[in-house]
Amino acid sequence: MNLTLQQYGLTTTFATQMPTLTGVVLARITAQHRDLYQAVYEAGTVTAAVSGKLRHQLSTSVDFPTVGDWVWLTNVASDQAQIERVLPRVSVLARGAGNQAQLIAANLTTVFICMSLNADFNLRRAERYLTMAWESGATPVLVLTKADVCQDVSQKLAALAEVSVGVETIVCSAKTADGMALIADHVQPGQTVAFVGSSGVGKSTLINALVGQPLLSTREIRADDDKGRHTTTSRQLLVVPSGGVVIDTPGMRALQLYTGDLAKTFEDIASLARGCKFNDCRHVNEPGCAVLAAVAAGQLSTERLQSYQKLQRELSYQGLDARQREQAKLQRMFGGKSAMKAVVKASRHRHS
Ligand SMILES: Nc1nc2c(ncn2[C@@H]2O[C@H](COP(=O)(O)OP(=O)(O)OP(=O)(O)O)[C@@H](O)[C@H]2O)c(=O)[nH]1
Ligand SMILES: [Zn+2]
Repeated sequence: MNLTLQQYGLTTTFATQMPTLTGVVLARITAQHRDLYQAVYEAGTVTAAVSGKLRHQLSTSVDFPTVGDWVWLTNVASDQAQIERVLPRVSVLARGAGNQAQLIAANLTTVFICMSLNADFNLRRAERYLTMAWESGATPVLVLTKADVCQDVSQKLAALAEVSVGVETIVCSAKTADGMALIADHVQPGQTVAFVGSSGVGKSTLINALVGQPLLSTREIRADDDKGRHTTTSRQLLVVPSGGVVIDTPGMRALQLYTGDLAKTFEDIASLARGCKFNDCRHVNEPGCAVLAAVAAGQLSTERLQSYQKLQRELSYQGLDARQREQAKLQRMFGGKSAMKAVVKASRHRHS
């Protein structure tokens, strides 16, 4: 049975960019294995690779196709179709990988930030994922999984609410089916939802429940690898029978940010900072710092301020090129340019 492109989440934004040349078709990327992609078009599924011509035009890793992208394909009748164009994205989710961006998925309506209510629950992790998700252009939703094994749900919800103002939070359990209807509300025809979060929080289990069949193997039934367990290793776009599209992503160990919108995730700090005496206040030891005053008054937790400053350092570091990064590192180590110069000079003497 062939599914229509509508079932794969086609919206008018992309439907109006249907190619008119013969031999060129509109398709959506459903999976990626190194340089090879899997794509769906109106007549079926094909393996595809970026055409030589397109490769020359693409300058950075973020320009290359990723799961969820809408593309133009040629040669769909052959073993390997060619990706000739990647249509401009309405949203794109990316993480940092070394000093590069690694794309996770494109053209999402919603990002489900999955966090389990037991071992994985961590406010600092939530802030990190929220920062990545806000940056994508899609709407983040916090999905708290495994409610069946949590004794203090309301306590955790209250703590999370303080760091996620304006973000919808869903408490669910795949075991009891609690919250599944709220999840399904976000997976409607024309919508694309990516599931992100640490390994083992239950992303594949939720997706299987939505899709209505065990399309993705979850932990118990996966073949064992060396470490005695096996988890999702690649991203995959799947159609939900009742409408909508979901993208499963491999569990992330430590999420490194590439770019991010801290003002949104830390709106409380951003708004406090407007009351600081200095415009460029770092909220470290400056006089007249409204942020530090809020910490002292117990209105803002030290942990949250530290988390903000940590992410800020990480992001400003990512925005630099390799040479600048080296300099920034030295500057941090030696506390400023003059100190650094003295060190460099001293080391030159030593080597001469
Ligand atoms: N108690 C409980 N266990 C759950 C629930 N959902 C998932 N699990 C269990 O959690 C384990 C991991 O679930 P997965 O769905 O494979 O987790 P995942 O997030 O897809 O993991 P990766 O593929 O590694 O990213 C499995 O043993 C599931 O049975 C739940 O709601 N309650
Ligand atoms: Zn300040």
